[in-house]
Formats: sequence, C-alpha cells, structure tokens
Amino acid sequence: MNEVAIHMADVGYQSGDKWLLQGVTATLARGRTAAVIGPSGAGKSTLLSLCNLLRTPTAGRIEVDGQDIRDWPVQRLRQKVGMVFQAATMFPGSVEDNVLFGLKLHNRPLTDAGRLLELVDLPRELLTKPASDLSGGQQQRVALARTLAMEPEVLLLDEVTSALDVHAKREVEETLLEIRSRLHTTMLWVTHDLRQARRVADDIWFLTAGRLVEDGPAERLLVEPATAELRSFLAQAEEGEA
Ligand SMILES: Nc1ncnc2c1ncn2[C@@H]1O[C@H](COP(=O)(O)OP(=O)(O)OP(=O)(O)O)[C@@H](O)[C@H]1O
Repeated sequence: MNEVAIHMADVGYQSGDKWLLQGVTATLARGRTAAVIGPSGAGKSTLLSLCNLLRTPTAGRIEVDGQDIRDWPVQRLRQKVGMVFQAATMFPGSVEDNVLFGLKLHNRPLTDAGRLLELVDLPRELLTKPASDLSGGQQQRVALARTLAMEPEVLLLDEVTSALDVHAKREVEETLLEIRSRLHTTMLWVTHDLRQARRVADDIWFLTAGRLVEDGPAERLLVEPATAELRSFLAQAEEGEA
C-alpha cells in the first residue's frame, strides 16, 4: 500500500474561461487529515470534487495510491474515495435502504446495516424508519454510514457539519474522529470553522483565489503562518470567533 494517499501535481480546473483552481501541488499521507481552509469562493469544494472525478482536472494530475485517478475505473475510485456533503440527501425509503444504497447500486454483497448505524452512533432500531423522519444531524450520520458502507480509504468531507446546530456539529465531528481512529481513514476536510480545523487537522491546506497559498502541518501553519494571506485570514477568522 502506498504511504501517500493523495498526491496532486500542478492541478488546475477551468470552467468556461475562468480558472477556478491553478497550480495546486500537495500531498496527503495515508491516515492523515488535512483541513482545507480559505475564504468563500477560494475553490475548496472544487478541489474536493476533483479527487473523485465529480469534476475532471483540466491541468496536472491527481494520484490516489500512486496511480493517476484517470486510470481508475470511476466506480472503483469513488468506492475508494468517498464523499460526504454539507446537506445530507436522503433517498426515498427506510434508513436501511439509504445505508445500503451504494452497495446495491454496485451489486456488492450487503452488509449488516445495523452495524454501520452503530459505527456512526445511531441505534439500529432506526433501520426501519423512513429516512425523511430523521433530524438533520441523524441524516448526516446516515449519509456518513452510506459512504462508510463502501469501505473508503479516503473521505472527502465538504462542510459536513456546517448545516448542523452546535450540539449536532460536535457530535458528528466526534463520530468522524472515532471512525478515523478505528479505521485509519485519510481525510480531506473542508471547513469554514477554524476551531474545528484546529481540533481535527494534522495538516492545513490554505486556498485563496484558486491557489494553494500554504500547506503543511497544522501546528506550524496555525501558529506561525508564513504568508500575509494566511495571517490575515486567521486574524479575521479569530475576530469572528471572539
Ligand atoms: N461550474 C462552475 N462554473 C463557474 N464558476 C464556478 C463553478 N462552480 C463554482 N464556481 C465558482 O468557482 C469559485 C470556487 O468555488 P468553490 O465552491 O470551489 O469555492 P469554496 O472555496 O468551496 O467556496 P465556499 O467556501 O463559499 O463553499 C467560486 O467563485 C464559484 O462561484
């Protein structure tokens, strides 16, 4: 197994005549979590969407496990690199139908959906309930269980707690951290919440205006940012927290 989970080399993404990302080069080692931070519109979601080919990079290359993602069969890539979004989408049907959705779609052996629910701290009694009856926090956990059913090695998390109230946010965050320590999942975690980034990140990727301005260990970047851009971003975010 490759020690590098994700490697990006000079990655760019163009939409129309606008480059939404340019010259992104970064490496995420297996088992680590990088918090992707930066101002609104910096390209954070775009960067995530390139990693499982929801969008195709216009320039450069992205490797997962040492292999160019364009060489992966896309279903295999998406099984290996799972994604969870800000607003959990529940499919019509029961919680169980939702948890097993990906496995059925890919004709994979069905697993114990109750065990997956327990992994995300939900009681298995919920399996038979209509998914639409659950609270936002519970739906986000079901979305996570649905992704975990595919046994991904990498999780792309796009503001997964930002639609939740403070209590549910901390709970879903804790669940993710437990999953990480149990399954050693590598995570690329977009967040607007600097406090959350401090709690969860091994590494920081700081994007602004489509460029990766700084990346490296969180304990260094969050304490001694090298660039004026990151310094000013952190100062503003800290002001917002006060
Ligand atoms: N398909 C598209 N075509 C053109 N522009 C787009 C497209 N998708 C996103 N954008 C623009 O690209 C830029 C980057 O968007 P993106 O959603 O990746 O940023 P972000 O850092 O995740 O922002 P936020 O923190 O607000 O979610 C924004 O200016 C956005 O308006």
